[in-house]
Amino acid sequence: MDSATLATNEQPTADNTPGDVVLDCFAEKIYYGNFLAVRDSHVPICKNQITGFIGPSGCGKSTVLKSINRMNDLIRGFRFDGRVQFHGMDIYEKKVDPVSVRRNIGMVFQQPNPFSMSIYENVAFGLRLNRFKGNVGEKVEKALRGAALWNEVKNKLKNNGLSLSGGQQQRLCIARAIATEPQVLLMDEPCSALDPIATRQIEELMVALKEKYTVAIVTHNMQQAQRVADQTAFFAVDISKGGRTGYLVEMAPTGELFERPKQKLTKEYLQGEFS
Ligand SMILES: Nc1ncnc2c1ncn2[C@@H]1O[C@H](COP(=O)(O)OP(=O)(O)OP(=O)(O)O)[C@@H](O)[C@H]1O
Repeated sequence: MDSATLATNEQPTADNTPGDVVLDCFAEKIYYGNFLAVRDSHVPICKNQITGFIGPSGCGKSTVLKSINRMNDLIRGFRFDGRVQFHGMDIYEKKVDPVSVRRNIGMVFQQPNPFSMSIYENVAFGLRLNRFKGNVGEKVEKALRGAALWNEVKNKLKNNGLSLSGGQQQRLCIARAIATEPQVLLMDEPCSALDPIATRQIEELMVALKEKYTVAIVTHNMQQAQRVADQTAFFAVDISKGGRTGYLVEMAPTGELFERPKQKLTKEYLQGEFS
């Protein structure tokens, strides 16, 4: 692998074990300035599976998720101690280009955030940024089909992306994210701004997407984690030393975590004893 570039379409090497861990995140300590936001969290993300992050507010779910593609680099004072192994390389190594990381590990945010431009150009955006030389129209159609939006927009591709409904906008953002064919898709509470019908559509879409992509999502909704996630990571907040530091309590296949949690804290959270 080129020292500064994470090549697309490359198969995992050392991590291509029966568990097929594509991304292995060892978050030893994550800081915002002096604030220790997360500690001691090892989160392996498996190929073609959906990994759900659950836990109470402020436990660091988004912080860990955004550390996986170096999205937090853009925040002043952010510091990540640990490593994220991707194709046998730590994405935090100095020689790795964060833009290349984000090209391979795409992200969809809580609030649908299409650009104020046509539906077509929203999807073509990343391709143009990457100076894609092939047939842009074909790629746009493929991404819109992949995001289960094509039939709803194929006759109005020139309309502004912002003219779509919330659920459609979120699917447009998913189309924008997959147009450049990342290997991993990170989703930070992708349904929290959507109604139940649009939520269900996105959930169905996530399940379809995992055939081709590896997906990790943060969700507040435990039913949603149960519906879509293959693996679930439960985080909690440690207030024992006067701080508020998030950490991974337990991670397991979703059915196992919800039915037979190993940790008392997980059980208490799932039983609604704290939120
Ligand atoms: N940009 C930032 N600067 C400073 N502190 C931050 C920043 N972003 C998050 N934090 C803090 O880090 C901790 C973890 O936040 P994070 O958003 O990762 O938690 P979360 O589990 O995703 O929470 P929620 O479920 O409420 O979205 C919180 O105490 C939060 O206030």
